Amino acid sequence: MAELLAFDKVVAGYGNAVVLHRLGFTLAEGQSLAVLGRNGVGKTTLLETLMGNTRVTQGTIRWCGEDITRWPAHRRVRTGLGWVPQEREVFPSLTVEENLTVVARPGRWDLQRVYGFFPRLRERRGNYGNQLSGGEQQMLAIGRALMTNPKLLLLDEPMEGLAPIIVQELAASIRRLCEGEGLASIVVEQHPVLALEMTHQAIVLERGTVVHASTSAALAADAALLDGLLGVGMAPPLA
Ligand SMILES: Nc1ncnc2c1ncn2[C@@H]1O[C@H](COP(=O)(O)OP(=O)(O)OP(=O)(O)O)[C@@H](O)[C@H]1O
Repeated sequence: MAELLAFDKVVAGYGNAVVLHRLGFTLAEGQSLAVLGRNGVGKTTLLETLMGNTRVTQGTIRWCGEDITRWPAHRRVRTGLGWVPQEREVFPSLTVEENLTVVARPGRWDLQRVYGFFPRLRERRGNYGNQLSGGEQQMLAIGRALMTNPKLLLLDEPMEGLAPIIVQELAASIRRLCEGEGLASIVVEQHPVLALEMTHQAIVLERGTVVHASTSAALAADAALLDGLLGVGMAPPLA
């Protein structure tokens, strides 16, 4: 599989504060990656660095075979990075449909296809952004990213603050995007079990660097490793 994205020994941060320390990983076309780690280890900073919003002092970022390390943020946005920010950033005074069409770029994802994927958005198409539930806002944030026809979808804690039933629905949608549609994605998540179910590959960060990389299935199957890396409670032994 062709390489889509590579971070090679990237050192990056904000001003003089270094957050990512020689961080490296690769992602192939059509693959999905879970980025896991405890609070404050640099998961969001990894996404911000890819988007060009941090100061990179060492290392290289390669995207579709090009070195984009020095590219400004506005140039990166146009090359197929579909950003779904943690705060969702739905436009509150625009309708669902306007939120979607205002960012549209030509490609296979258009309004009808997004509505087909998220029928709830079609039902709510005349509602304003600020009239939506948290789950609907998240669907809209993902729908909006899809309307830009990205090569890579970046999801920053998509399940945060959502009711369990909505979490399951969204997880299924994201899995369909990765598996069914073959859209590459990076999923930053606090819920490792969920994130591992949705993705092919996983990395775990500690203090801004990768301390574990494997398939998501392998990490999900190793409860002791998962617990050691992330402090996830292990299931009690069977009686
Ligand atoms: N804009 C910023 N300016 C300065 N420091 C920042 C900024 N954003 C984040 N940091 C710092 O960078 C470090 C990593 O934060 P980051 O948000 O990337 O971690 P995270 O793993 O995503 O954590 P969380 O799960 O809590 O969101 C933290 O120490 C944080 O305080």
